[in-house]
Amino acid sequence: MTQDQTTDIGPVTFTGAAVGEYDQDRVEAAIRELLLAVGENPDREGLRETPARVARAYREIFAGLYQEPADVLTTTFDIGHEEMVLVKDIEVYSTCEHHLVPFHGVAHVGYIPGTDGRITGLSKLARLVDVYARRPQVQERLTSQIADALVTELEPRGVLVVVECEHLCMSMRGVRKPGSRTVTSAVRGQMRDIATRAEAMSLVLGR
Ligand SMILES: Nc1nc2c(ncn2[C@@H]2O[C@H](COP(=O)(O)OP(=O)(O)OP(=O)(O)O)[C@@H](O)[C@H]2O)c(=O)[nH]1
Ligand SMILES: [Zn+2]
Repeated sequence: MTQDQTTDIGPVTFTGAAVGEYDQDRVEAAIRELLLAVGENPDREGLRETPARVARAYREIFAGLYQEPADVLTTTFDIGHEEMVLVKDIEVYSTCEHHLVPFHGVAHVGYIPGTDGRITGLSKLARLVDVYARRPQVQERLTSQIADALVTELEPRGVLVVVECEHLCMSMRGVRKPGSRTVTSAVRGQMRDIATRAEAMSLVLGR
C-alpha cells in the first residue's frame, strides 16, 4: 500500500504496509518447512509446537503491517503549547528486512506543535514507533516514516527523530561486530533551523 500526501513542510510517502492479510496457517507451514530445510526434525518433542508458536509470535512482531499512524495518534489536545516536546529512549524492537533478524535500540521523537498548539498523548509517540518498527524494516526508512507520519497527522512546525540501534545481523553473523550502534535521524520543518536542531540534539544527548 502506498499513500502519497503533500503537507506544509513537504511531501511524504508511506510504504511498507501489508499487501495481504496475516495467514497464520501459511506461516506455520513455512516454519515447519524451514526446520526441515535446515535438517531438523519438526516432529521431535521440543519442536512439535514450534511452528504454531512462531506463527503466533510473528503475528505480534509484524503487527505494524496492519496499522496506520492514524490508528494510534488518536488522542490530541489543543492546549496552545508551541514549544518543543521530546520523548527520549523509546525502546525499539524491529526486524531487519535483509536477514529477518532483530535490530533493537532506542528512538527519540521530538516535535514543535503547529500554530494551533495541538499536541498528542506522549504514549502515542511510542505507539507510532511500534507501528513502523513491527514490520520488516531498514533503520533509515523506520526513522523517516516516524517523522513523516507526525508531519501528516499533527501538522507540527517541526519534527526530529533519532534512532540508535544494534543490528543482530552485524553481531551474531556476517561481519560479527557486536556492540556497534547505527544512528539515523530525520529532521522536518523548523527543526532544520540550526539553533532549534542544536537544542533538540542537546536534549537527546543529555542523558
Ligand atoms: N542501510 C542499512 N543497511 C542494513 C540495515 N540492516 C542491515 N543492513 C545491511 O544490509 C546489507 C546486506 O548486504 P548483502 O551483501 O546483500 O548481504 P550479506 O551478504 O548477508 O551481507 P553481510 O551482512 O555483510 O554478510 C548488509 O551490509 C547489512 O549490514 C539497515 O537497517 N540499513
Ligand atoms: Zn540484516
